[in-house]
Amino acid sequence: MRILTLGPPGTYSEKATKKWTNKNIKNPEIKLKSSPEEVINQINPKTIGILPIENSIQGTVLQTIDLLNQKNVKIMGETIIEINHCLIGHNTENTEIIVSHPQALAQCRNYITNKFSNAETRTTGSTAHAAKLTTEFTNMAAIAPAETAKKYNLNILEKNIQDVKQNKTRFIILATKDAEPTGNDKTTLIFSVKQKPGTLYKSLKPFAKRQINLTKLESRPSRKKLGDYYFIIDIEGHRKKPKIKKAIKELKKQTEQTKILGSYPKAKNQ
Ligand SMILES: O=C(O)C(=O)Cc1ccccc1
Repeated sequence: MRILTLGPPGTYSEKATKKWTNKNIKNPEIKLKSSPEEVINQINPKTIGILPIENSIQGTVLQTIDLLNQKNVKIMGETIIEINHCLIGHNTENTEIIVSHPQALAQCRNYITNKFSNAETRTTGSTAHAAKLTTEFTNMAAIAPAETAKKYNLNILEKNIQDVKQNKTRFIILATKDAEPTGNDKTTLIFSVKQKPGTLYKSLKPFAKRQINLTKLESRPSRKKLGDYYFIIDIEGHRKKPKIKKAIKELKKQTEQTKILGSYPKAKNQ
């Protein structure tokens, strides 16, 4: 099985991919791509993709959510990893530019403001990409995983620099098909409703009245017109279970469009 995720070597995505494949795939062939679009566009029956979806400090990774709405892929799993950001580079005194993935910069905003008030920040496609770039400029430092410093021959200037020490990111496993029931599953759905009083309330009622737990609710602009949204929800349970099936059927009566993104086993370390 071929597994695609965000590269170059040393990203958090690569870490999450190794963690998930070790448990789930025999002989994985991991390929590192330069963007989430590239990952999602190359998914086929023999190729799966792994992308970050949600962070405990910054919330939803909007880029991934928007891609899920546009592309025809299913979620077949999830995995959660701890995120411990480090500042890596040449030396602290000369650091004038700090580079990283936008999520990493956002998770370390207070640290940057307090310790490097005069530094310029720039975004890169990934944390490892930032590390790679840093090798070329002595006045640059990157925010990246600790092990990535070694990989690119850089020094660890400071460890654990995220603004909230307990920092986790959830990644989703994308494929052409979702997963079979295990007894401890989740289902992700995307839907849009007409702008009328009570439509969101009525859409969620089928789950509430069956005691189906909602673990996530997110709204995103439809990109069609201002004030027009679609919603993404995660519920506990598998779409093949009668209770969930009935609730989704009722949801569909309230919505303009409903897409089941998939059912998959719940990650353990929530
Ligand atoms: O840039 C990376 O290393 C990624 O895999 C994306 C990311 C960035 C920050 C936290 C979690 C994932």
